[in-house]
Amino acid sequence: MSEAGKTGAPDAADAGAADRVVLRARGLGKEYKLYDSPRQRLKGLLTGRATHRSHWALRDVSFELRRGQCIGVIGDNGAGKSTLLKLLAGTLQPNAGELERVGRVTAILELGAGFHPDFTGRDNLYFAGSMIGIDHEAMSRLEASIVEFAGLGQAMNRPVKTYSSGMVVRLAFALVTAVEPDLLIIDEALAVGDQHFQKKCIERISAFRENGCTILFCSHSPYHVRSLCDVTLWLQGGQVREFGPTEAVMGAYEKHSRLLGQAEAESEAGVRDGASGDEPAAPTPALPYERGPTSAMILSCEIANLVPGKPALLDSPDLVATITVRGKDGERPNIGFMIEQEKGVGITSLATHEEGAAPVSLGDNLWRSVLSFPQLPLHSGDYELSVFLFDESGLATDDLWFKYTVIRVVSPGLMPGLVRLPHHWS
Ligand SMILES: Nc1ncnc2c1ncn2[C@@H]1O[C@H](COP(=O)(O)OP(=O)(O)OP(=O)(O)O)[C@@H](O)[C@H]1O
Repeated sequence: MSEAGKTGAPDAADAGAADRVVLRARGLGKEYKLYDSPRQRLKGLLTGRATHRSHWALRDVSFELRRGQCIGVIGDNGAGKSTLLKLLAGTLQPNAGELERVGRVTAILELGAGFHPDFTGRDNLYFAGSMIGIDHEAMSRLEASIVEFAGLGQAMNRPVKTYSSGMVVRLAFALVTAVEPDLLIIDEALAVGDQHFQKKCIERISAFRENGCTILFCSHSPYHVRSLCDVTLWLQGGQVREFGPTEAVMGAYEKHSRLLGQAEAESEAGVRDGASGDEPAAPTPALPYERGPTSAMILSCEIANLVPGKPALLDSPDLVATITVRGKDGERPNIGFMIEQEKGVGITSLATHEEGAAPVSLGDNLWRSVLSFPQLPLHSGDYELSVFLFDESGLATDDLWFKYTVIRVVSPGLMPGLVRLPHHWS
């Protein structure tokens, strides 16, 4: 593996080189050796004979990243995402292929792994900072801003072993992003922080991006991948399945996930005793978003002209949803709405920030949007509805009612299909 010298921030002469390649992976492969028992491993070591099975977590992965690009890495569990990130960060060595990296590389992987549990948060800034190339003098200058970003207050003077996992993430993120890198590698670690902190992290990442930092972002959140990434790499079974513009790759990946989900649901239905198969899917409980008396949250989503039933029947050619939310102090929220067919076949997703259609203020941090679909062009069937509450930037999700209800639509025609697309005959 070759690594070009650490250059720090790109200099002015270099600033025009927006298309400079900062990361190049060629034929990258990682093999794990699997032994049936520790004895087999020892036997292998002593005799020099192969007593292992080999498992290639990554094989023949090639791609290039240019300065300022943000790349998403997606894939099913076990696809090789973490292995790839560790190779790029240099915490693992490849067994095949070549890797070239230019400039200062910062990885937000296994956040907090570099902390000493008995040292205080403050002492750990100096201790862990020295391991990522921030010397004592530089840390004295950075300390105040790191402490402020982490927002841990007096806890900075307590040993890190007394911290919750969320507190460790705060300290670690604040530390590793204190100096702007040329290449930032981020994994799902961000999902550990609370909503408010996640938002601060996303803002910092977006600011790096605007300054030309290249970002590699591994996430299970399609929303964040779409919002942040220009290109996306889809790994499957350790190999590149697709690499290209985010929307094209995400579309293909979502289709793959739907088919996978459908196959699982069908096999479950096959083994479930007495399952009728034609019952609408039960709404999935909302994710654990913060729900305090003042936290930002969805308060209601009323669908006009619904006749109660299981599921409720839409007794109108129009679908009109009135969504009321509570936003955060001094911030105009954004609202999203999604319609899916059963089994998660997405039909449409809409969001106020995408369309410049800000919610209307009702005072006291309350906001409302009315979303209308005149002459709803859906064919007869059951449809699952979800509501999203986003922050002002539209990047962080503050609340989610995921598949919170199912409605039945009965349309006059009997033709098969999902939607009546606008059309004309001639
Ligand atoms: N230390 C290890 N020893 C042996 N096999 C490993 C090791 N680490 C990972 N693997 C295997 O390598 C493959 C890729 O793992 P990896 O953790 O990179 O996947 P991933 O895409 O990050 O998965 P997830 O989304 O579940 O985190 C998996 O089959 C995994 O079981």
